[in-house]
Amino acid sequence: MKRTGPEVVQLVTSAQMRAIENAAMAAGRATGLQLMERAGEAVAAAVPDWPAPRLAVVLCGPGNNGGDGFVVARLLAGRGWQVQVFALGWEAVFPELGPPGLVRARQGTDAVTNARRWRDEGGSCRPLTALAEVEAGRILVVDALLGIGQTRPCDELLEPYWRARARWDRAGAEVRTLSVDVPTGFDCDSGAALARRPFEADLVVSFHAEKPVHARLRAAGVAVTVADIGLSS
Ligand SMILES: NC(=O)C1=CN([C@@H]2O[C@H](COP(=O)(O)OP(=O)(O)OC[C@H]3O[C@@H](n4cnc5c(N)ncnc54)[C@H](OP(=O)(O)O)[C@@H]3O)[C@@H](O)[C@H]2O)[C@H](O)CC1
Ligand SMILES: [K+]
Repeated sequence: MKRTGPEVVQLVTSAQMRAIENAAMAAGRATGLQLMERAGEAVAAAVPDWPAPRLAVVLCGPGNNGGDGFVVARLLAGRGWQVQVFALGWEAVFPELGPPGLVRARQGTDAVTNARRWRDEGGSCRPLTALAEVEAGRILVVDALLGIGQTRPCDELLEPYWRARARWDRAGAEVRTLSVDVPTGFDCDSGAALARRPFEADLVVSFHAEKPVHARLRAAGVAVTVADIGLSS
């Protein structure tokens, strides 16, 4: 069920969201991996079928938001998109990213399962700084850097994207942006910015229920859609 209208919606906090997810998993209604796959499917379903050539630039962070990003990358590639993944903290799964940096994805998560699946199905990753190499053109940027787990300033994560975006815009590229769950650079419970320049999404695809940040984004004219990923009891 997608809610895109202004009707009164019940907002949930990140803590409530985690409790709902944990209750669903404890009740055996879904596994974390199934929830992540459904989240990725909901995001991919919101991506328009552009005419070729169409490039999806997927930005994957070190947490489960990044895990959703690896699912989206796999699904869009399966639909014939050119997909380029740029990741932070994934050196343990993608040696081509170079030696591990300060930020490292936690091992044993659903995100690691999907990162490995992307790799095992022939996918690769480049560091965020390699965004400078992406040719201007028709580009969909999928922001799966940080989701409801972000709590601290993240300008350094977004800087490579904003640098590349300025170059694409100067070259007249047609860029559309989609954020997974929450745009990177926002605290989902307070709606406060966690970056001087938070990610600017044309569309935000969230899951199960809106968080307080979504009401603020909607008020600012950002399109927000909420997908049902089977968490309702
Ligand atoms: N069942 C599931 O797992 C589902 C998850 N969904 C998706 O998961 C995210 C929430 O995932 P979570 O891992 O809790 O949080 P995030 O991915 O948002 O990121 C948190 C990690 O990022 C690190 N972090 C935070 N800020 C920074 C920063 N400025 N620089 C570098 N790294 C940062 C943070 O590190 P810590 O040091 O704070 O631990 C975390 O490692 C949710 O939004 C959904 O997209 C599915 O949608 C549903 C099922
Ligand atoms: K995000």
